[in-house]
Amino acid sequence: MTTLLATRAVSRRFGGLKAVDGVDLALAEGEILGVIGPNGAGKTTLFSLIAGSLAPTSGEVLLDGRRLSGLPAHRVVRAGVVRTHQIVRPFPNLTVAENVMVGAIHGARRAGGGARERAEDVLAFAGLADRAGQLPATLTLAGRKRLELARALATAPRVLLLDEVIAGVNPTEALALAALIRRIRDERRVSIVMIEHVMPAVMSLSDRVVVLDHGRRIAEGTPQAVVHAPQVIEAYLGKGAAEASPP
Ligand SMILES: Nc1ncnc2c1ncn2[C@@H]1O[C@H](COP(=O)(O)OP(=O)(O)OP(=O)(O)O)[C@@H](O)[C@H]1O
Repeated sequence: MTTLLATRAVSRRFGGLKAVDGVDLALAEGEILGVIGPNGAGKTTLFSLIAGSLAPTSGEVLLDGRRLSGLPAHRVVRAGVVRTHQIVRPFPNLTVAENVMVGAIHGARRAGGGARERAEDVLAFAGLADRAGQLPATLTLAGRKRLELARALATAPRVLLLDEVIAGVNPTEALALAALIRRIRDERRVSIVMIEHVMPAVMSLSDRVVVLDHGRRIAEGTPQAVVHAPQVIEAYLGKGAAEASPP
């Protein structure tokens, strides 16, 4: 198992608050790694540290053993690590196709080929070809989530960081988005770290799951193992819950 992306004791303080506190994480090539944890656990901050939009207070982020932390966000994208945002942020005045083109220009630079062909391919892959000429505001939430995925995928990433892509959409759309995420890994060979609150999606998609609480990694393992870990039950439900819950 080759480690593609790793964090080593990565930490970030905001004043007196340790939002991320000495977290070690390793993503293998071809893996889907789930990141879960209660609200405020530090999940999004961890993504910002990996993506270069926040600098770590200490520790480091490595891609292929080379230091990624310290690079500005656009250089991290160029290195092949791209994130999506919990609150989707398309360019509102650009069409769906133009939004994807922005990513495809980066992707063509990184991986070769033409940006337009890349954008068209990704639009079709993400099921957005028939929406190409529309503005993002005309899409449903699930459609905007697809657009967020397509924009990121168009950059030809090696690692995708997905921040709550599935949360908030209806169950049918959730299944379709989960299938799309799996195809991104299987067909596009992109390794994925996924923050997600929708447990069935985390359980079915993740090869491994890391659990954060108060900025610390409190558990790591198969989805089945972590949801039954006493410290995870306590983090979600409060102290004493682990003993009270059925086996
Ligand atoms: N820019 C910031 N300045 C100050 N505090 C911050 C900042 N960003 C995050 N925090 C704090 O750091 C902690 C971790 O926040 P973060 O958003 O990473 O958690 P999260 O696990 O992603 O939560 P959620 O599941 O609610 O999205 C929280 O206490 C939050 O208030």
